[in-house]
Amino acid sequence: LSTWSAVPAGPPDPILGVTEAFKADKDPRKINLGVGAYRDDNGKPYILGSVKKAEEILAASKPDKEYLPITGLPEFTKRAALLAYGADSAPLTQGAVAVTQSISGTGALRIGGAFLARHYPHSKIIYLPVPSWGNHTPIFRDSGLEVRGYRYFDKKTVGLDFEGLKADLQAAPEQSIVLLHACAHNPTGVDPTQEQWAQISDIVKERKLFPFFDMAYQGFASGSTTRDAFAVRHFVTQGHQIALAQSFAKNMGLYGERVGAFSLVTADPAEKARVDSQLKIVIRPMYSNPPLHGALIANTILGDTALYSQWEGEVKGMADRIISMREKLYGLLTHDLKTPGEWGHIKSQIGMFSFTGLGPEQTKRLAEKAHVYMTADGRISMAGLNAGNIEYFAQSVDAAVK
Ligand SMILES: Cc1[nH+]cc(COP(=O)(O)O)c(/C=N/[C@@H](CC(=O)O)C(=O)O)c1O
Repeated sequence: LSTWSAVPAGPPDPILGVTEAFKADKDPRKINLGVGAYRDDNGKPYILGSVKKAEEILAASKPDKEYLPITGLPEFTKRAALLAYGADSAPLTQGAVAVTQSISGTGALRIGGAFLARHYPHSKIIYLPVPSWGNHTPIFRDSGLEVRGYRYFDKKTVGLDFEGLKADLQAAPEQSIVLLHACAHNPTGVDPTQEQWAQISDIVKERKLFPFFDMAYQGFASGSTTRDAFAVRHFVTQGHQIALAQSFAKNMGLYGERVGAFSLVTADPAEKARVDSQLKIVIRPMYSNPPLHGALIANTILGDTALYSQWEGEVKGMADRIISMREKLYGLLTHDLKTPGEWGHIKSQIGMFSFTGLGPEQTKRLAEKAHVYMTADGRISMAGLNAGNIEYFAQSVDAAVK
């Protein structure tokens, strides 16, 4: 009997499995709107000019291939924290923010889950928005936390269920952990307004909840890295000791380089030092130390004013192209095709994704009949649309809902 005879076949990943199905499809009209990865107007992956420039500068400096420290490239983690918290952040200027490099956003979330499971003394419960990024549940469950949900999306309005959100956070046991998408909520594309964020901050304070921000799209949502960091910075200004997971996969296009950071706001430099030492103890047996090249690229961009502003322009360019696809798709569905249903959410939603409202039956039919691939929950990556395929996509949706 083989050692592995009891191993069952597991289901394909709800997001990455879509790309596998797309790749297997030979129809030339096929469109992949599954994975949240930016594509330019020719449907091609996009390496930012600032990234290419940074790599040239790096190559010229002939860097070695030595191990990074357990918590990664120190200049990079300092600059990543500055990007998120801002230059006038009190804990940052006081040297009280513990930061470690991570294996992109997923790695940051996993370090956070593991650290909280081991050191957060008040609860082992984490509340995720319903729905949330598919990988959040396995990450935190495998970290040893109990995963619960708070209402977030209102199917009727295809918008935020703010009353449900407030009620669920108010009903959560005190000091529970609550995961918050800082901007560009995945999969819904629905974000709280700044006023709503202020109310959420008050409830989190009232219930002594622990806010864990996932900021995987800073700059990519509105085109402004400052605007997209509003919730994170507001919470810190309000005195919350947040945890923060950052990803540079989307906003720097460093997907496969796996560049991210995890940070915790502590009370003071001495406490930060103790937290740093425990972060190292969590990370060392996990993967010892992080990949070098991507962090060097990100650090070069964040550390050079000219490259930094070139990068900000490029992030805005990606955000703007997605917004133009939203407007174009809305126009096709409502004016050209007069597709039945309400489509305003295609425009009002923000970031990489649009939660179309299409059901599993319709998404299945779109894949089989129209060779249009999206996740079963009807989420589409707007970045997968371009001038060459958006009309075909709109016609396919029109056929699927009629
Ligand atoms: C909210 C959120 N947080 C973290 C991540 C992790 O990204 P990383 O590449 O580890 O930095 C992703 C990736 N989301 C897209 C890709 C994926 O599922 O891995 C997606 O939703 O398609 C998120 O959408």
